[in-house]
Amino acid sequence: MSTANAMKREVGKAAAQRVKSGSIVGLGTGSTTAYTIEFLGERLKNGDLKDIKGIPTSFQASVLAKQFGIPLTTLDEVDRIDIAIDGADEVDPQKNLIKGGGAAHTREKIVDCLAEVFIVVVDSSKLVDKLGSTFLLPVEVLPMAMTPVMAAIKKLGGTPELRMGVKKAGPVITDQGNFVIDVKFESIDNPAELEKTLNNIPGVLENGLFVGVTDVVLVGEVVDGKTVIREL
Ligand SMILES: O=C[C@H](O)[C@H](O)[C@H](O)COP(=O)(O)O
Repeated sequence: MSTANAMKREVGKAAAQRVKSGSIVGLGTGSTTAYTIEFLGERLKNGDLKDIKGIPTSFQASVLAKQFGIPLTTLDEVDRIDIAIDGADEVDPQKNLIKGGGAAHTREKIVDCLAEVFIVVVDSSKLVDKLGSTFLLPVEVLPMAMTPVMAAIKKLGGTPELRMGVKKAGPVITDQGNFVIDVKFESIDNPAELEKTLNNIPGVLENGLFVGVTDVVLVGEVVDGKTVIREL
């Protein structure tokens, strides 16, 4: 296993350890939370954890949950989410995030914002001083509004590009049937304001800025050749 994967695995597992029996659990999307879902399944199987229900943030999370034996529910069936565990593409010192590298940020924001406790799991490469410095900002958009939304983003100083599929001709299609525009901003000085401004453009469903939502960040990193977990 690569060092990056080892960090993801350990941090994903550490977050899974924090889930208590009887909890409603938001299940994040991506390669790090895939390990969380796997370890939740293991804990259920060995009897260390009982009676949890998962709320998936994507088709991927839902498939993994079924594979690892985690019963699922929906937001129509529950009146709370006790804990959500999700990955991120960037984390700043205020625990604000950029998410959406897997085009799942719209559902993730719904689930993560509802959780009583929201835990972010990342490897140390995701830590940045300023959001937008290493990762483009994903914006989910209704396909028919793509052109005016791109024009509006340019007016805000961003450089938008339509996310294209890999092993698929044409654009990436989200779980909701929409497009993703990835935006380069020279500098994101006020993430809270930019999050609102982008969501105010007609045709935008949601953007990948998560501001003031995170409770805990667990970071997997390698120190003296060993993978360790630290909490921000
Ligand atoms: O849309 C995807 C999500 O926001 C992911 O949680 C994020 O991209 C991090 O994924 P990974 O753990 O694979 O780096």
